[in-house]
Amino acid sequence: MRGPGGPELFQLDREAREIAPGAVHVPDWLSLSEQQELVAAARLWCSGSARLRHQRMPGGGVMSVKSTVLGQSWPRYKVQQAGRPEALPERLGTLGVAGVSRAYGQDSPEAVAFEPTTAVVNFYDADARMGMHQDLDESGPDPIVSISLGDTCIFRLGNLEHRGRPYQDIELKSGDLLVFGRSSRWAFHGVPAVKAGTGDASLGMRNGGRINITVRSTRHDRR
Ligand SMILES: O=C(O)CCC(=O)C(=O)O
Ligand SMILES: [Fe+2]
Repeated sequence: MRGPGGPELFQLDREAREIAPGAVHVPDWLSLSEQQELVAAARLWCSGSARLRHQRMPGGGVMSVKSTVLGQSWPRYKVQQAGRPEALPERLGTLGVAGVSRAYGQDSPEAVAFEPTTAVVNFYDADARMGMHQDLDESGPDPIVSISLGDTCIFRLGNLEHRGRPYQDIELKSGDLLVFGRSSRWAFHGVPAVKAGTGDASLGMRNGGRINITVRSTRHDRR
């Protein structure tokens, strides 16, 4: 497809930019070796009682994405992951703070205040999708720090009101950072597609797929 909406639209600009107020996309934030380390570490973190599972949604459906939570959890996960270790891997805490600093500046109030407690790890095979939703598990105002590994996806960032338009689609590639906080903290968002086979073979994801890690703080409103 050529013209607006065609694949070339996504190739033009891989500069860091604020895609919406408070939503900052930093392409190629992690080096290939950092990505490789993170893929290997994620394999260990997501084992045993923290293994990736198709989670059941409140409405009773089952997600096509497999996911797990590391660190402090929420009630919906406690049921499904009894016995899971409570500690957030230190590396993810560090990356979370570094991500907020990269997005908003090291001296920004968000970076200074961010104390990550939790990471959600999602795994998408070629057919997995994530529907439009808001991240309401935390009361905020801390931002969500998202790291992508493996296959490229289309990430849809919508509006604050509902799942529909207006929204924009961006590509998230392996090593990309996306921080959404401030005025975009409660924006609807989702992943309508994964581009199978686009991940670098040296990442060690033999069967392909996409890993997304979001680093979060579950602390309640402090400000
Ligand atoms: O996979 C992504 O990029 C988004 C994941 C997400 O929205 C979530 O886990 O709440
Ligand atoms: Fe989300």
